[in-house]
Amino acid sequence: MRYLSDLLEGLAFTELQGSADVDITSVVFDSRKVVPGSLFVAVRGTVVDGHDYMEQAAKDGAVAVICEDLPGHTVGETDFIMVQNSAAALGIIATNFYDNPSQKLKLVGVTGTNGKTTTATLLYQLYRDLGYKCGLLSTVENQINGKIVPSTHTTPDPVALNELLNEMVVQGCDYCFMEVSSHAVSQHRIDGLTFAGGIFSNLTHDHLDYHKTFDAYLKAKKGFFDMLPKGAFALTNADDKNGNVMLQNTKATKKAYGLKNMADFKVKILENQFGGLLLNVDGDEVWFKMVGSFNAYNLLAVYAAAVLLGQEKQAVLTSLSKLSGAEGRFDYTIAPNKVIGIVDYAHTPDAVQNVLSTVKDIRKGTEKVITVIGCGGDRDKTKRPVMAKTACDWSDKVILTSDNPRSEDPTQIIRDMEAGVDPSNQRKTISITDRREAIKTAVHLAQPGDIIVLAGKGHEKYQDINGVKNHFDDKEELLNAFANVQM
Ligand SMILES: CC(=O)N[C@H]1[C@@H](OP(=O)(O)OP(=O)(O)OC[C@H]2O[C@@H](n3ccc(=O)[nH]c3=O)[C@H](O)[C@@H]2O)O[C@H](CO)[C@@H](O)[C@@H]1O[C@H](C)C(=O)N[C@@H](C)C(=O)N[C@H](CCC(=O)O)C(=O)O
Ligand SMILES: Nc1ncnc2c1ncn2[C@@H]1O[C@H](COP(=O)(O)OP(=O)(O)OP(=O)(O)O)[C@@H](O)[C@H]1O
Ligand SMILES: N[C@H](CCC[C@H](N)C(=O)O)C(=O)O
Ligand SMILES: [Mg+2]
Repeated sequence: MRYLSDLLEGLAFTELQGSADVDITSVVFDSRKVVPGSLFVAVRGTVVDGHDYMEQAAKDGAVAVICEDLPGHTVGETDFIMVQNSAAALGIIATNFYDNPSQKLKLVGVTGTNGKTTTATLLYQLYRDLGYKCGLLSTVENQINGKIVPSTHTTPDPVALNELLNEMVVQGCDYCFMEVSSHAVSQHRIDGLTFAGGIFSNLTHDHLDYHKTFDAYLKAKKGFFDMLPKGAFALTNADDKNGNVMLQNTKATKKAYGLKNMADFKVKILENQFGGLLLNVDGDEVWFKMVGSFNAYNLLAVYAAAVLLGQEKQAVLTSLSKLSGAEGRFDYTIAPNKVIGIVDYAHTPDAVQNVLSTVKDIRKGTEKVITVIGCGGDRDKTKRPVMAKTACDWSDKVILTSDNPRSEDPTQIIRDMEAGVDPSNQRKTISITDRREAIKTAVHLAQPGDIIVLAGKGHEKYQDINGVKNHFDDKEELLNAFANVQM
């Protein structure tokens, strides 16, 4: 229970209709979750406007409502507080409700198109290995010092986020490593949080359905660095075209990592094999279990962040060398007939190119690369033809299939992908809507030594069709298909 006027601390409001002299039992932004004593925050969404539910919320027992437009008349005893931006207000109120948990531990955020989960998970695993209690907020799962809390978003909503951070504080965590998605920045999910550091991985094509232009997508990511406080670190990728822009207006201490350009933290790739990476990190040669040059960036970002947080270099490298990162990222299996299967979460054109170019770089001879790939429904349509083209350019055979069609017709999504396949590549593609059949076909076509890449679903355990999440696991399907291969 919290006092309303305490929850309004730090919040600039333009008008108060009521006394703010009331106890609040919960903060909600969905009228359907209002219970007597709730504070309801009316947020304008992409589908509906939360303001349409203010009166219903008041009738259901909300004792106060935060809104951008007052209802114009009183509704029972309910207080109404007018703010400029209720999504931003929700962030601040949620941090106040949980007594500012982000100030009681060191919170580090990772943003960028690809590599957030990998980097945040490696940091979490590293700090646990170094003996710290810590938390993780990620696409795959949230963790409170080893206790798994299922995740619904890459970055949770402000109430869930602060509740999780508070639980981490209660459990004695010293650190929390979290992913910061562009949706989260633009929807103000992270407003009110105090970060000890921010990491930028890269910026490539994704989410243009939501942000509309690449520039707006860039500005959303940059918004995270703009809000970092003085005293925090802002660590950027010196090799990314937009690496410097990200830090342009930050108050935090600017640092950079990279393989090619001038940077504070440098890495050189000495070996890149299916077994792992041999890297020269700031002068030290170390083997890592992670595969692919893109993981050299992730490992370097993790190393740099740990050093900036005050860890000793050798201890960090020793511990990092043992870690294998997040589930479903370049997950490698060999079948009894020596076909290689890789499950990976590549769901952007850049990630597809990275994973497939890595496979091409490290295969031994002329083994064929067979890629099974789909594109998500209700997501950026413009990436569909590009992902299909990239898959064709880097594979010997491509099976176009489904990946969470959501509310869309899966055959239409595949048609959108087919539009990107050059005439010269058409003979190497097949379209099979059913992902299970697509995986079986890939295994059937593969000869010993060939490499099958299942792209896009990684750790996911479902296929979302019309809002129903049917159980589906690429790794499980791959192992089943491998087990049925006739020797
Ligand atoms: C496009 C998007 O990001 N949508 C998020 C957004 O929903 P929305 O804007 O559509 O909400 P809405 O349905 O229009 O409703 C507006 C408001 O009215 C309220 N409402 C609605 C109905 C009602 O009866 N009463 C009521 O009060 C809603 O609770 C809401 O506050 O706000 C919701 C509450 O926080 C989120 O759950 C929802 O995430 C949806 C499920 C989603 O799929 N989001 C994805 C795209 C996403 O956020 N992904 C990123 C990762 C992307 C990446 O980098 O890979 C993530 O961080 O997970
Ligand atoms: N640093 C990187 N640069 C480019 N591609 C990467 C990088 N790290 C990982 N990838 C590729 O992107 C895929 C997704 O990686 P990861 O899950 O770490 O990214 P993410 O940013 O968390 O994605 P999401 O936006 O869905 O949360 C990986 O499976 C791999 O194919
Ligand atoms: N965070 C990403 C995940 C995409 C994963 C892919 N399997 C898909 O469903 O498109 C998104 O929500 O766009
Ligand atoms: Mg992620």
